[in-house]
Amino acid sequence: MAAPQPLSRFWEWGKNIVCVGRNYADHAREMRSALPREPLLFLKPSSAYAPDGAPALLPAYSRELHHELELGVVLGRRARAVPEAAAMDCVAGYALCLDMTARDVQAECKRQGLPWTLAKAFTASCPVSAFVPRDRVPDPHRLKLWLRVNGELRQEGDTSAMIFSIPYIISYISGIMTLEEGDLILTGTPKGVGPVQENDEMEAGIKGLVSMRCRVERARL
Ligand SMILES: CC(=O)CC(=O)C(=O)O
Ligand SMILES: [Mg+2]
Repeated sequence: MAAPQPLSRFWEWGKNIVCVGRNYADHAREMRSALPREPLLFLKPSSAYAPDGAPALLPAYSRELHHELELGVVLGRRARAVPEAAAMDCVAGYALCLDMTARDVQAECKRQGLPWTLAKAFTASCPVSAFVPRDRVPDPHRLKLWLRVNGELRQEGDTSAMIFSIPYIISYISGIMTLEEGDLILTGTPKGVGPVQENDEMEAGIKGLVSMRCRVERARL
């Protein structure tokens, strides 16, 4: 029997990736979207993971791949209908994540009232940093996120600006679907999303905690 992977390599567990959209008012404004009354949720498959150093893949059917810089929350235990007050007990740690988005495809999905699967859930659409254990993060709502593309600062955000807090998000999601140890929640992007091209080098991090690198490559079928 294979030895279990440590949680610090959560991307090898092959678990759920649950994403929250429109969780920052400045990003909702730049997308001309209404503010959500409850977290907007979508999913990525485990094949979306691209650990630090692995490429992000530009899908063949898109001409406009965007970066979205996000804080990821890694679950350390099963969470089912967890009250908000107990939600942080379920957190094992954090990671810097990119919710890579085929923006042209997403726009078409929105126009047709279709789910965002093609725009969000393609292979290598979720680059992730190394795991940051929760004891290194006194307050996850006071983190500064940054992203550079080819050395140029492209996106910055402060997790204090989230509309829905991390305990609220965990409680909300766990009332809909059971979350498992090793699952990852992407908590939404602040403003500043934008396009990347084949061969661009992205570097992103959580100030003072972790950084990661990722090159954009075209997916080969
Ligand atoms: C408009 C979006 O793509 C929503 C999203 O993913 C976000 O982070 O906000
Ligand atoms: Mg996003």
